[in-house]
Amino acid sequence: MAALVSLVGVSKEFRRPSVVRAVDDVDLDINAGEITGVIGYSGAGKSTLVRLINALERPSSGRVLLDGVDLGRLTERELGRVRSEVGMIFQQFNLFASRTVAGNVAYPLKLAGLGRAERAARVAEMLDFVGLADRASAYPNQLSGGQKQRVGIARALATGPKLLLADEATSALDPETTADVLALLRRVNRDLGTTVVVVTHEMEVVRSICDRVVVMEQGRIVERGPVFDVFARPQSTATRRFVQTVLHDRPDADVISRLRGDHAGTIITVELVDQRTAIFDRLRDQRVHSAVIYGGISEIGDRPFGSLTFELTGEPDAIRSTIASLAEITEVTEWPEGGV
Ligand SMILES: Nc1ncnc2c1ncn2[C@@H]1O[C@H](COP(=O)(O)OP(=O)(O)OP(=O)(O)O)[C@@H](O)[C@H]1O
Repeated sequence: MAALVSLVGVSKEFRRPSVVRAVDDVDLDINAGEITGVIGYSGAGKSTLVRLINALERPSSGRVLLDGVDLGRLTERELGRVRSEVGMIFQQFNLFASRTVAGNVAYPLKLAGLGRAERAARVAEMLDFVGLADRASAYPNQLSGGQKQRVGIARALATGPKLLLADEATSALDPETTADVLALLRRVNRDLGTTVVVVTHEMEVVRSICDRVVVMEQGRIVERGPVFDVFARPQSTATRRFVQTVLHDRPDADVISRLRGDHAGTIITVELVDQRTAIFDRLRDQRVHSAVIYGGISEIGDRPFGSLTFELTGEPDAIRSTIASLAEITEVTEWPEGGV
C-alpha cells in the first residue's frame, strides 16, 4: 500500500526550559486511504508528531515526506501550498467565534482564492455532508460541542485535502457525541477517500474507527500494526494497558475469586477470534456440562473479538478432553483451583 506520509528517522527536540526529545528517532509510514490511530499517554509526543506532519514544526533531524515531497526542502511559500492539502481538527474546535458556521467553513476557501459563488456552493456541499445545512447562519456559541466539531470537520475538508489530522478531536465530547463524530470521520474516510490520522489517548477511538494503530511512549513508537492484531496480541506494557481499558471481557484475579465462590466446577477462559460457533460445536461434542459465567464479544473492524469464561462440570477425563479439543482451535486459560 502506498504511503501518503513517511517519517524517516525523525527526531524533534525542544531546548526550553530543558532539553526534551518530544519525538525520538521515529520511522513511520501512514498508508493512503486508511485511518491511522496514534495513541499514547500525555507527553508521549503525539501532538508533536502531528505538527511535524503538517510542517508546523520542523524536525531536529530526519525527513518528513508528504506524498513523496520532502517538507524540509520546501520554501515557506511552497509549504503554504502543501499545508492546504492537510486539514486539521482540534480538541477545542478552534472556530472563529465572530463568524457564522458558513463563514468558518468559507474561510479556507477565501484563502485559497475561490470566488464568492464557488465558495457558497462548496460551503453548502460541506455543511450538507456534515449534517449542518440548517445551521449555516448560526454562530459557534449557539452550537453544541458535537456540532462545533462538525463545523471544524467541514472547514478542514473544504479545500479537499488528501489528509485529515484529528488531534484529540473527541476528547472534549460526551460518549454519545463522540460516537457520532467518529462515525462522521469514518464517512470522511470511506466516502471522500481522505486519509485520516487520529491522535488520541482513548483506545475506544482506535477500536471503533482505526485500521492501524501506532502506540507512542516517550517520543518513540513502541508498537504498531493493524488494529485487530494489536488488540489480539499486544506486546508492550503500555499497549496492554490501553487494550484493557476497552476489553472488559477478561476476568481479573478478583473476578475469578468471586466466580469461584459461586461455581465449583473447572473455570476456563476461551479467547474468541473469529471462531464464534466452532467453540460451541466443540463443547456440544463432549459429556461435559458448560455454562458461560463471564465474558463479552465486541467487534474490531468487522471481526468479532473477545473471550468467554465457562464453568465446566463432569468427569475429570471428559473435562480434560474438552479443554484439549478447545485448545486445538483457540487459546484457553485454565484458572487454577487455589486462586490466581
Ligand atoms: N513547544 C514546546 N516547547 C517545549 N517543550 C515542548 C513543546 N511542545 C511539546 N513539548 C514537550 O514535548 C513532549 C511531548 O509533548 P506532546 O504535546 O507532543 O505530547 P502529547 O503526547 O501530545 O501529550 P498531550 O496528550 O498531553 O498533548 C512533552 O514533554 C512536552 O512538554
